[in-house]
Amino acid sequence: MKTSDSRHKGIHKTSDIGILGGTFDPIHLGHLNPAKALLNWLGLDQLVLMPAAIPPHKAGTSASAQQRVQMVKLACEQEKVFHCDERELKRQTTSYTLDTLLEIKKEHPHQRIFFVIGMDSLFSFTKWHKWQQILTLCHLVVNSRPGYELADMPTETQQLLAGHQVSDVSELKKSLAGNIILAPESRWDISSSQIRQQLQSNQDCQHLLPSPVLAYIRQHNLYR
Ligand SMILES: Nc1ncnc2c1ncn2[C@@H]1O[C@H](COP(=O)(O)OP(=O)(O)OP(=O)(O)O)[C@@H](O)[C@H]1O
Ligand SMILES: O=C(O)c1ccc[n+]([C@@H]2O[C@H](COP(=O)([O-])O)[C@@H](O)[C@H]2O)c1
Repeated sequence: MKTSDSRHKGIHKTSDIGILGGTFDPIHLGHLNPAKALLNWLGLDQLVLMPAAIPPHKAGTSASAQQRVQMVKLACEQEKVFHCDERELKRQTTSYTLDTLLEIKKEHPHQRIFFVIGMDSLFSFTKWHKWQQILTLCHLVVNSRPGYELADMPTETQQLLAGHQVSDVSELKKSLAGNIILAPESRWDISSSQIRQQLQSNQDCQHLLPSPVLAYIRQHNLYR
């Protein structure tokens, strides 16, 4: 049995593993709320937040990797079901998801991995580094996202879903990897870029991110 102390010190050794990777520049409620809603649905007792040190598909970041990690940690303090994993900061190379999953699989060979992404990420998934190999290591769980509708899905993504989509969580649990599931609608029209813009023009963002994260942003004069 896990004690309350041991629960949050790393990835649990027995249950399925849920991971939400992101640039988190900054982390916001559009990350946290849909991710939290997945826990029950997937039968997870923890969700790992994995900040990308060098995000593969972004030109750069505004806050440093350390600052983004600090904000993720503040969000985790508020919600004990979230755990921040800093492993991508320990690598000097681009934060490819494949490399991260290979590391985790080595540590937890028998555990199922759910890699959580938003619909925008699904639309570009076939451009990810060795995406076919990623699907040998995890299932993808896709959160809906305003602005990225199923009707607008690129042809390559349609083909990807045709080969990998399942409609029921029980189907995911039949294998360790290789499937894609669309999570129940949980629409949060929030993005980090919108928050950065609003902060730059001195607009109120309180309703978009956890208050300790906003306090950190103000204290460190970020996004001005
Ligand atoms: N509002 C949202 N609803 C659902 N998924 C989201 C939402 N915001 C981000 N995500 C997902 O979370 C992951 C990390 O996103 P990221 O940290 O790049 O945030 P972002 O808001 O998309 O950032 P930016 O606006 O700077 O591009 C991605 O898979 C993304 O699809
Ligand atoms: O591995 C890749 O090629 C790859 C390409 C784009 C995004 N990702 C991962 O997807 C997650 C969300 O990325 P982003 O850029 O939307 O913050 C994050 O964990 C990234 O490392 C990974």
